Amino acid sequence: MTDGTSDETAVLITGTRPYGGDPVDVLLSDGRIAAIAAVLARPDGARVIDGAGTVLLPGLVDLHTHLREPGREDAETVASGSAAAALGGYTAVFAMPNTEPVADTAGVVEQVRRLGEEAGLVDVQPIGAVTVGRKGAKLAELSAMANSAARVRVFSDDGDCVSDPLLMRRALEYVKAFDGVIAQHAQEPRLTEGAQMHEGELSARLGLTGWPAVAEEAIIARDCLLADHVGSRVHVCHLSTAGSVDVVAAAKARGTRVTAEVTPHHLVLTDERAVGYDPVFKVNPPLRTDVDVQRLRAALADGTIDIVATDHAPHAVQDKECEWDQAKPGMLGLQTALSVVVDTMVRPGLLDWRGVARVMSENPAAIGGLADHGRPIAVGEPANLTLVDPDATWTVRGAELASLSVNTPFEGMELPGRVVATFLRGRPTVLDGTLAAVQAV
Ligand SMILES: NC(=O)N[C@@H](CC(=O)O)C(=O)O
Ligand SMILES: [Zn+2]
Ligand SMILES: [Zn+2]
Repeated sequence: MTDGTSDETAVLITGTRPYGGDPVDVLLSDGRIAAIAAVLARPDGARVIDGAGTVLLPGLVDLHTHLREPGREDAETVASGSAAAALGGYTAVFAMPNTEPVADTAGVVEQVRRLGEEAGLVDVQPIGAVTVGRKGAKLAELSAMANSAARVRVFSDDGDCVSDPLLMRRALEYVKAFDGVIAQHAQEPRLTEGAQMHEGELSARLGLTGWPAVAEEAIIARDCLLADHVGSRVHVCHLSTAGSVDVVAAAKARGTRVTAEVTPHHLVLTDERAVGYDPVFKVNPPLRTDVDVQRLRAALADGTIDIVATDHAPHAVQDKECEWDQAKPGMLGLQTALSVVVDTMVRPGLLDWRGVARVMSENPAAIGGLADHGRPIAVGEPANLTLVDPDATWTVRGAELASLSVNTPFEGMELPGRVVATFLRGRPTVLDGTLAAVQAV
């Protein structure tokens, strides 16, 4: 503040490196970035955070999160998932609609948005279902959700594929009016009946029904053609195979409006994890081969894959600690995503911090239409930011994560990169790597 009064909302971060560049001081005030300079004086009343050795990034944005509320508050709530997100460096998450009831009406998406505001840790942006009850038979009221207070722009039947090509075509046409996007869970249902893991040598050896790569690739190819035909936007959820990379690359080359995401777990884990029949490694789409993993990393580096999205999928203990074929698919992701990206992309030199900001903040915000996230680190911009210690390492313990569920596939693993602080509109949600007390606004 320039009038000499004390500014209790101000935060001065000293010596941090925006995008991993040269160290600067950054002043946050009134929800925005107020100043950036080599050295800044501390305004009266400002909190000072020693940022020496840290990298400053725009707050991360997750386009694919399962918060489980309403309906499965035993596995996760909007509040607990928001805490996990803030601790993971996120300032915004898109909540998938496969809740109970399904988020297929203005009422439910507004409820989810309101719960997010009450938790106050990240901006929770609801995703609306494409079809009524996610049953794949009849389009949901997309415009009612778009025009609601939740301003829905992303629609998905995630968990299930919109496999009917006519419904998919209509959905794509419908969302064009408000620049919406259909996020497709690409899984041809007939090719994956009873599927338990990646179809390959290993599934045959383990006696588990296979989920062939073509079941994903065929839907992506079809949806790219449909998006071309109607001139609309399609987004591919959790792309997992080398062949899918080829399909998306070819579509982008001819101008298709397609974007794609990869999850952290598909960047590092392979189908070999199924050997012990531990359902913590059961996920949709399944963990693939090392050839796929290497190809996904390269595609994320060269921009064929636009973003990293967590597909954070908490499940109650009884749904995971059971026989493999009875277990629900899905794994936690919000608190480990950045570290996995550091491990698989930054350390090997495939992506620099500028690139991390692009794939974990800027691109997801742009795809989902969030105006105040994924912004440049520049004076006047909203202060949605995360401060990362790139040199710290930590050991993942499911029981210590903020999620109500413990199904992390990274249990006991040492990972690089630690979120030190997260700021939502200038207010710290995380400080010293722990949740900051949330003040009622
Ligand atoms: N990824 C998963 O294995 N599970 C997700 C649904 C989904 O993303 O398809 C879930 O909701 O649990
Ligand atoms: Zn899915
Ligand atoms: Zn999902």
